[in-house]
Amino acid sequence: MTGGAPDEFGLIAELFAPLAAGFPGALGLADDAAFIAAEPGFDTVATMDSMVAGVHFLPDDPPDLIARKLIRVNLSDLAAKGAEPRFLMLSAAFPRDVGQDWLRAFGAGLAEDVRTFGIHLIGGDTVSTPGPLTLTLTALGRVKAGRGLKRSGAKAGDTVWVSGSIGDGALGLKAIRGLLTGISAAYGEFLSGRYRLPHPRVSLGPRLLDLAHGAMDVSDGLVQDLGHLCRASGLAARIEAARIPLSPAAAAALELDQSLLASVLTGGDDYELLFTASAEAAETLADLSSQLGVALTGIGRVEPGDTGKVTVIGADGREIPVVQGGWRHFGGGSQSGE
Ligand SMILES: Nc1ncnc2c1ncn2[C@@H]1O[C@H](COP(=O)(O)OP(=O)(O)O)[C@@H](O)[C@H]1O
Ligand SMILES: Cc1ncc(C[n+]2csc(CCOP(=O)(O)OP(=O)(O)O)c2C)c(N)n1
Ligand SMILES: [Mg+2]
Ligand SMILES: [Mg+2]
Ligand SMILES: [Mg+2]
Repeated sequence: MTGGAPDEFGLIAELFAPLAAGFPGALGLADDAAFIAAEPGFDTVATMDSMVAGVHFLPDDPPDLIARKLIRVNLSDLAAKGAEPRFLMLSAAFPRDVGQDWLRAFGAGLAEDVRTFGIHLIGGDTVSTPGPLTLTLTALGRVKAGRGLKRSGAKAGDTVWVSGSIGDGALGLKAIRGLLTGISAAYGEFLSGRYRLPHPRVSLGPRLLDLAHGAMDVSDGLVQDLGHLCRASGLAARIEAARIPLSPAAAAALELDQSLLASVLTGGDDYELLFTASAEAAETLADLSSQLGVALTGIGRVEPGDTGKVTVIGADGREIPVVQGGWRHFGGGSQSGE
């Protein structure tokens, strides 16, 4: 990338090729494809998520954080399968007028998280678009053959667990939009930080292989995603709103405005792990939680019933009606359940 407008091949050489340097099979990002040797005893776990400006992030979000969020939402899906992340493939559709400074900051963000997570960018595609910035990432990981976690593994009577805290991302987007008033500036920054930069539970996922029955990550909204897990397992679930783990910032926001519980239940952008485990696993999970420094909270139970139905019980013991449990790209009355 020299002088004026960035050139496609210069851009690949400057921004992307260094992120492939640690993996010879990527051929320096200078060939038609990459070679990955099959590893005996492991399954390759493959996932892909896209992010579109104005849909998944705000167009003026810092470019390094856009890059890192793109990596992290994908690593969240690998973690949900108990897989260890290894490789990324990036398809980037940049608006024609994207600037060099923007691109360099985007590349720096990619580099930072490639380093943080010990993974390699092994290929991709770079195109221009007349539309909004659109980024698609394929993430490849590995898990011991046949051992990967599935949404369909939940068993009746299992406890429903979530990692970390729920609702921060959705409340963070509200904070950025100026829709969250009354909380401290520090809390506002914490929440917007969680929206812009999720913390995928990459260390936790593989540790759940012997413990979790059904597992997925929460991206669309807790209620909708738990519904997916239940449907895949042929079960229903009952969760208690008061047990859903909240950060101090989210708790402060809800104290001021109880209606924000809807954002916690259905707002999405959490990128936490949601899994079920037998009651006997509780003690081991508590130990694992303190070992990893990641909160693990039991929020309810899966049980026989209307397949896929999630019932949320309020502090008063009554059911909290949830019309739409989470984000829908198409076909929802509104796009999220909030
Ligand atoms: N356009 C598509 N082509 C093929 N498979 C798709 C497509 N969109 C989604 N899927 C698959 O549908 C399933 C659910 O996708 P999604 O709801 O995006 O999962 P997640 O929320 O975990 O990212 C996944 O197995 C995904 O690979
Ligand atoms: C600017 C903006 N508006 C709204 C949202 C809320 N939002 C958009 S997509 C989405 C769900 C997650 O995205 P999706 O493409 O469904 O990822 P997946 O579930 O496939 O991992 C949420 C909560 C957001 N993140 N950013
Ligand atoms: Mg997806
Ligand atoms: Mg996903
Ligand atoms: Mg997922």
